[in-house]
Amino acid sequence: MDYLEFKIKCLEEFREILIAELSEIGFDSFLETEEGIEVYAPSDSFERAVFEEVINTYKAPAQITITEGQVAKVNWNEEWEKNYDPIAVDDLVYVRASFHPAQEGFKHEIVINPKMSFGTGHHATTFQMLRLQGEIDHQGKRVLDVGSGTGILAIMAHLLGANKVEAFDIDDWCVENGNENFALNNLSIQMGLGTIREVKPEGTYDIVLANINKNVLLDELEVYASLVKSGGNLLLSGFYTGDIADLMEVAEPLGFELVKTSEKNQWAALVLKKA
Ligand SMILES: C[S@@+](CC[C@H](N)C(=O)[O-])C[C@H]1O[C@@H](n2cnc3c(N)ncnc32)[C@H](O)[C@@H]1O
Repeated sequence: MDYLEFKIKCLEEFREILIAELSEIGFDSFLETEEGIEVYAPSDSFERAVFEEVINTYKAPAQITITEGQVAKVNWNEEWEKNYDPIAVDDLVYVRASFHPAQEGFKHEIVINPKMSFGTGHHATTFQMLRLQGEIDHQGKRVLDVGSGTGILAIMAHLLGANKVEAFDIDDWCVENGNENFALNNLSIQMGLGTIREVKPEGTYDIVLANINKNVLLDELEVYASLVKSGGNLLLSGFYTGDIADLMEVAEPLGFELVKTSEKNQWAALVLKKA
């Protein structure tokens, strides 16, 4: 498959926002470089007008300049290996790839070979979700991970002692990659494919994790509400701090109370409790 390649020079504080916006419009690989980001989209499904709309929104504040190219076939594995460093979330967990050496001094270790899936721990949303998970008792709990990506949060739940973990994603590449990561971390489950309405999880859960984006969360909150046990927790991320009020406006009438707010690089993560 041919890919369009965009080398985007921009201010550092706009990199995460641009990656998040571009991942919503069909870009499926992202590299952070010294000067900005390199992003890739399959040529056959690329929509230039939509891309330009996103870029124009950030062009002036992020001081964007772009070089466009076309690449025949990228060796994505080589690319992410060059650009992926381990990351530590406090002393809670050390997230590394299988080609990195193990590190002592952490309560847990997660091995993630992310390839093109989202969820290495580097993004502020994933980082905060991991940290918040560490503050919640998972022992013997039933946990659902919605939009699992690499499977990183499901693996964290397993390491924190969850009794049963279920995970799914709408992207079949994530499902393939997530299942590889589950095996690498001795979690013997299979990631499901689809949205929550398609997968139709049965019963109720002590903890539901959903790091997706504002629109999906607003749309799916009522389904999460039907799946979280009374007294159970819903952990949300994938939106900016300015969006918290909009999410709580929908979540509160569904029986959720805001227990904790976390913020990092303008990205928010919330712990909600079901009445
Ligand atoms: C921001 S990433 C989070 C990945 C991982 N859970 C983490 O915390 O790093 C969001 C993931 O949700 C998936 N996704 C987007 N919309 C979805 C939906 N409606 N249902 C399930 N997964 C969805 C994407 O494919 C992507 O893998």
